[in-house]
Amino acid sequence: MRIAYRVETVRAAEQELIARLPDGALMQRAAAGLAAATAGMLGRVYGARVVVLAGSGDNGGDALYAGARLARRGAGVSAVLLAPDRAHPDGLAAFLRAGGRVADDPYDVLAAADLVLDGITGIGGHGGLRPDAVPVARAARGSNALVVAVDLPSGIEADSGEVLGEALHADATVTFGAYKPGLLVDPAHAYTGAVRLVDIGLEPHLPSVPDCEALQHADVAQLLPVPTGESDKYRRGVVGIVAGSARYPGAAVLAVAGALHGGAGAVRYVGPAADDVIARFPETLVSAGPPAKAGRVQAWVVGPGLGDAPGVEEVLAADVPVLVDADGLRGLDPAVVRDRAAPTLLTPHAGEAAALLGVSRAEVESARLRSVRELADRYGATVLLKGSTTLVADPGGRAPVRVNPTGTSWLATAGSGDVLSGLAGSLLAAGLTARDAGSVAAYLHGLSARHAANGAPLTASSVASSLTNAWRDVYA
Ligand SMILES: NC(=O)C1=CN([C@@H]2O[C@H](COP(=O)(O)OP(=O)(O)OC[C@H]3O[C@@H](n4cnc5c(N)ncnc54)[C@H](OP(=O)(O)O)[C@@H]3O)[C@@H](O)[C@H]2O)[C@@H](O)CC1
Ligand SMILES: [K+]
Repeated sequence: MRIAYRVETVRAAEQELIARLPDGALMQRAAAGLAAATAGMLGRVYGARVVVLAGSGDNGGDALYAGARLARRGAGVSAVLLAPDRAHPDGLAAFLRAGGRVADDPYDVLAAADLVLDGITGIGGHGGLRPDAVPVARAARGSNALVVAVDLPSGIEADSGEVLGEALHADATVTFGAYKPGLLVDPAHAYTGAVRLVDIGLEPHLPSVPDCEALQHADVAQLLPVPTGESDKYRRGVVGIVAGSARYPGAAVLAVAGALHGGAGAVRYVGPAADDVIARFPETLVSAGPPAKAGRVQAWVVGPGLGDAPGVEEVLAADVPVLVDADGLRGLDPAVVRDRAAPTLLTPHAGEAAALLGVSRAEVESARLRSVRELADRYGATVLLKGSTTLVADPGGRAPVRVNPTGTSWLATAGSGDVLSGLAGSLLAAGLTARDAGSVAAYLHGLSARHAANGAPLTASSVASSLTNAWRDVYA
């Protein structure tokens, strides 16, 4: 599990640790880790041309100390001071002692640089890059240098993952002590490049429950339902799918395809696309409806391709977990969802989330973390917000928000959401909690898309059929 903590928590842990260490020792740990990581990326330090962008805070201090270490190993290091009279005094002194120079012209040194260390702002920065930093950041990005963000790319919001102005696009980020939510969540995540965590001894001082977490293969392997010798199809769970319409029969087929790969023992389909479903997947149990007469299920999925057809409330009246997606989300009444005793999982994309929250799609996309938490609270339900970094939140901030790390932009294709809802519903039926079902489904779905795409456009059907490979991946 990759875990992230908000700034307030990181700072509190830092204070505890600093109190036990000699003056400046923590910053030296950070700088040493940063210098070692960047030396590794450079390959050859001796003779390399390095530019340190240093702002007025400790983030600039880290960058200057690391620049000093690289200068001592033979790199030619220049500093661009964004606030010359407020640069970190000890960091700057160490930098100059080591042979670093303050650049006369930032653009000259940036044009010739092999490596840029971005120490403009770290966890103390807010509101995007200030106007004087913008052209410098652009010149760094426009150069041929490898741009490494110190702690986080300057200009992003560490806690929310928002980008409130311009930010520096890094090739890699070296972060200290703990991940911050913005390093995992888009749009900020898109600025980080590969993220490396430097251990500065913070872990024992951090609380056990983080703010965000991202599953990894081993976590998913533990959560996946595996049949035992005692299992029969009913014990493994039956998932019911209420989807599709005369106009959108394909949504039913794709949701069933996802469900068949999710580990439930059987898939029941209820709706007008039964012939299409059976033609593709003869193993499906089909009926024309209504859902209440379809037979026992351990979880329902309702919504994909339903069009205007009613029936969502009927499904929500069942006392088993229900996943609501797509057309099922339209006009969904928070009171109905809140009154349910069994778990509910809502799976909107940004546009659907925007409609439920009464804001614009752009607002949801720019503040994904806030939006998913708000929706979960409003509906008293688990919410999976689809997108470039899919998020899964429980209501009441009870548990860390899960951030899916396996997404790929190829997934932005018609029908891929239908596959995801079937898959997540199947995991619900197999007994996973709504949060686990949503986040495990998103993880497998992303992995599967990588198999299916393999560098080229994919189809939703191929995502469904590649799910088998995704399962094998996480066990391998
Ligand atoms: N605590 C520790 O022991 C350790 C901390 N560590 C390091 O310290 C970093 C945090 O340092 P920090 O708290 O000094 O804040 P930091 O991110 O450098 O920037 C704040 C400064 O920038 C300014 N500013 C604000 N917004 C701005 C903007 N948009 N554009 C431009 N400037 C802006 C603001 O100044 P202002 O002009 O508002 O007075 C303020 O002075 C952390 O990320 C990590 O790298 C590690 O060494 C581990 C040990
Ligand atoms: K930075």
